[in-house]
Amino acid sequence: MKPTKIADGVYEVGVIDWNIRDFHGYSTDRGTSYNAYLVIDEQVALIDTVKAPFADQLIANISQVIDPEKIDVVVSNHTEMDHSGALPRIMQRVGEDKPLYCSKMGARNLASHFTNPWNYHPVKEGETLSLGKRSLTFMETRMIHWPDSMFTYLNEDRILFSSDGFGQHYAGFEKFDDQAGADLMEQAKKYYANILLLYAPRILKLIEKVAASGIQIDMICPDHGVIWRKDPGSIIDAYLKWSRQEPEQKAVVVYDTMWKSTETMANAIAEGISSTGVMVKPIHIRSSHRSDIMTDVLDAAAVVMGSPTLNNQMFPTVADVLVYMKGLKPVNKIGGAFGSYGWSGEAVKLVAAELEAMKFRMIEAGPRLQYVPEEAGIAACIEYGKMIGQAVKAG
Ligand SMILES: Cc1cc2nc3c(=O)[nH]c(=O)nc-3n(C[C@H](O)[C@H](O)[C@H](O)COP(=O)(O)O)c2cc1C
Repeated sequence: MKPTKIADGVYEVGVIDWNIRDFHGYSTDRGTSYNAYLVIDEQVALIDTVKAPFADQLIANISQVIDPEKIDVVVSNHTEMDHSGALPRIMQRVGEDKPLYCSKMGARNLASHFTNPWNYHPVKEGETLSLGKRSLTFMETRMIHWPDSMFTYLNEDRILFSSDGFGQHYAGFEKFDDQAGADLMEQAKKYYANILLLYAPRILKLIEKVAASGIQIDMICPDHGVIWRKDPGSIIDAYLKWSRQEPEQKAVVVYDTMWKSTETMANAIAEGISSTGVMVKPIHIRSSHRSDIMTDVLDAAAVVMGSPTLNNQMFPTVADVLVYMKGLKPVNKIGGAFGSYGWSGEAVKLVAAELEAMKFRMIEAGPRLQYVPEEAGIAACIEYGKMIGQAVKAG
């Protein structure tokens, strides 16, 4: 693919992975890209690489701009293999003795992934590397989202190479925010909800720290998806909003069902919520991917989970969503649980206990109906929905 010039002497040379649909369990319905950046000055720097199978494509892209052997410095902002997998091939081409800049944890983690004796140059927070007329400054961003994560800032051009921060799984020839389709922000939100939400407090601190430092950011270049050049402030503002976990007037009713009784209940609860004027989305777990469910959970004020009882347990797919959600640490949520059962009916209590463990504010004991819901049961579900809707409105 033709490299994209993003500023004088600065190129995006990464690759597009059009066909990936499962990215370590995240559903990448729009594919993704692995971005890598070339900064050409008296010294030439390559910032990040790509997933191993795309190494040859990366080398071919770099070669359209400069002979890879002319690269003086390689920077690894993040060890995860979608950005480091091509390092062995790259270092072979660039020269195994060339300095490999990374965080302290990066040097450790890269050594746990690759046995090559590379010339690691672990950087200190704020360390600057002169390339000639321009310079790179390294910012530690530990646990956003791995221990090794860092950002690299090109001072003179005010460009932030933000690794996985501000990224989106978005494949396209459109390389910039002003060229991308209408779903760009939704993809950025999905990325945040599934990869970064659990680090929300750190992200808030980082944004505050960068704002306080007075650093100006004209462009944000993440390692996935499009570059924010027109309005980098829009994605920073979105990160602030998502990190504060300010809920919208919105509820999700997430459920699974074997014979549709729990589904009938879910729809009645959703009807009750909707009647209060709160936006609501019933989500059948096996018709949605957990990463899409999490995207809806991110800004929902209420999460109501429904499960039938199966062999004295909650339904396994409900457990899957609960475990996934718990790991991502959503906060400021109202919780609810409901479900149909046959004889012992443990599921609702088990689901409620999981939501309580996540510190969701639970709204009374949710409806638990035996077998197929009758009129009175459906009415109880509508009432329960109204209670949830009112709680959402009350904040
Ligand atoms: C394989 C199987 C195992 C079940 N195990 C239990 C159980 O242990 N306890 C219980 O109360 N109900 C059990 N049930 C009954 C269901 O919970 C009941 O049929 C319920 O109405 C199903 O709700 P649904 O239509 O939303 O799937 C079981 C049903 C099936 C099919």
